[in-house]
Amino acid sequence: MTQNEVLEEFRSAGALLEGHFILSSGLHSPVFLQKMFVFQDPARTERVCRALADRIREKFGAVDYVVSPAVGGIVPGYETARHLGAKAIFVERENGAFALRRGFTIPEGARVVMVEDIVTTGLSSRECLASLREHPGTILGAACLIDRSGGKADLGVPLVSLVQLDIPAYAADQLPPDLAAIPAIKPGSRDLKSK
Ligand SMILES: O=P(O)(O)OC[C@H]1O[C@H](OP(=O)(O)OP(=O)(O)O)[C@H](O)[C@@H]1O
Ligand SMILES: O=C(O)c1cc(=O)[nH]c(=O)[nH]1
Ligand SMILES: [Mg+2]
Repeated sequence: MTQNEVLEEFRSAGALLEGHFILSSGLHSPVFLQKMFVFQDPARTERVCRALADRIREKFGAVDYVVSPAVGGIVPGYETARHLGAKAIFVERENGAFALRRGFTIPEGARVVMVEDIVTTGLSSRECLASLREHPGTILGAACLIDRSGGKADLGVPLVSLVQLDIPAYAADQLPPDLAAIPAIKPGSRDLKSK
């Protein structure tokens, strides 16, 4: 799939949102990719994740385990693993930090790739990779559907993506006036509190 074809999947799913968004990193942006609008359609998810699996195979060769950070990474991780013939597991937040829970294990010598949905600053990916380093397995690298850092995010391992975009994001005290005028919403799950 070309970058435009992947972006068209997001566009036609209604996943390219404009407004004022607080991102996982705490940065603010006028653009948000609501990947769940893509993932609610299994056929669409299959198309983009098959393409991601092809990219992963070209770059890293055979893969035994795909590991993804919850929540956003779970669906694309599973579907990409299906095309790779790999297992799909995920890390989730335990007292704020990513950890493998539910009895998930990675065997010694397993070839592991981390699959994310979206990379903005790379913070979530780095946190996920750090948690994996406490487990057996060889981390080959990382993959995501959309790298919105314009290639600037440094994960400390090679990253392959289907689309690279350079989307503006601002610190809370450096908002352009037109963005500051719109009420902000935070769509992601980091720091989500339950009652
Ligand atoms: O590269 P970063 O700056 O870390 O931003 C990207 C991360 O933000 C989103 O997750 P979020 O924490 O918003 O929660 P979600 O996975 O539940 O959507 C997305 O799924 C990535 O994990
Ligand atoms: O940085 C994020 O939190 C983020 C950006 C984006 O476009 N989509 C998303 O789900 N998360
Ligand atoms: Mg996420």
